[in-house]
Amino acid sequence: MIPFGTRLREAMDTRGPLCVGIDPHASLLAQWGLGDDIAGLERFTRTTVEALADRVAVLKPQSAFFERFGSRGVAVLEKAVEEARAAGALVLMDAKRGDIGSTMAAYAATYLDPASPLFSDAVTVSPYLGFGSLRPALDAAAAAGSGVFVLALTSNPEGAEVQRATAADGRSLAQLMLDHMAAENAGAKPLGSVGAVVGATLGDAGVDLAINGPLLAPGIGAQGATPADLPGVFGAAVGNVVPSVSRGVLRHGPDLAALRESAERFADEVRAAVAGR
Ligand SMILES: O=c1ccn([C@@H]2O[C@H](COP(=O)(O)O)[C@@H](O)[C@H]2O)c(=O)[nH]1
Repeated sequence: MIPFGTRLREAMDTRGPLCVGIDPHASLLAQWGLGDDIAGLERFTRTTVEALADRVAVLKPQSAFFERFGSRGVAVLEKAVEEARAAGALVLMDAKRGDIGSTMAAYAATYLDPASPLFSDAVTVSPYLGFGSLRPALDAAAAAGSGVFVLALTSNPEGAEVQRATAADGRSLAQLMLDHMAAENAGAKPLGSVGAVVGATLGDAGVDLAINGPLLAPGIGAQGATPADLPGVFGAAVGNVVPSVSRGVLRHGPDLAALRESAERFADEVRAAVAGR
């Protein structure tokens, strides 16, 4: 089986690096003329997958917006994962799971076991119960050829009080986590399968981002960052960045062509920013 890092690099090279999030906010459902109900959720999700899964490298469903509808929402999510993957997009499940190792094993079984209905190409996890607590997910991902994206420096301003705090050896907690990721990815070519989440909103990230893995950069669009910010945040690592936009694209729906044009505009801006650095 081909490792996630290899599959992602190929997708970034052929489709461009953009990730579009599927975040069915109640306000977006209303803006699309849909009800804040299971039929609206289903229509919104199907439309987004139809518009984008055959062209963007990564689709990132935000699990919370599906879970809020209970089991029927999760069923919509399962179908979206299946259809997006069938159309050629890599699916990154944004679930941000984190727990003690024995419970982490159950999360790993949910998102990283090929037999699970929610099996995804990658999943987001939180390392702030200790990087070692992620071991079941890291091992399950490696076995399945999947990826894990670990929170390092999140795009929200509140994240800094935890992530910039100093660990016992003087490194920031974020740097400590990034160094663990680098160790997991050591020797992988062309790219490791353990990615970091680093917000595009941060200005200069101020950490060593040479983890030999992908760098998911949320915060573009509604949170105020733009593709032009990427070189300043990521410096020499910008070639490994997967810039992520949700509302910035989704607000153009439900028209398929408008969704596609918006994603294409962001992709063009990313290309220009990365080429011009
Ligand atoms: O640091 C992080 C980690 C994850 N996210 C998620 O990305 C999207 C952002 O949505 P926008 O509409 O583009 O603001 C959302 O699902 C977040 O939960 C993040 O924003 N920052």
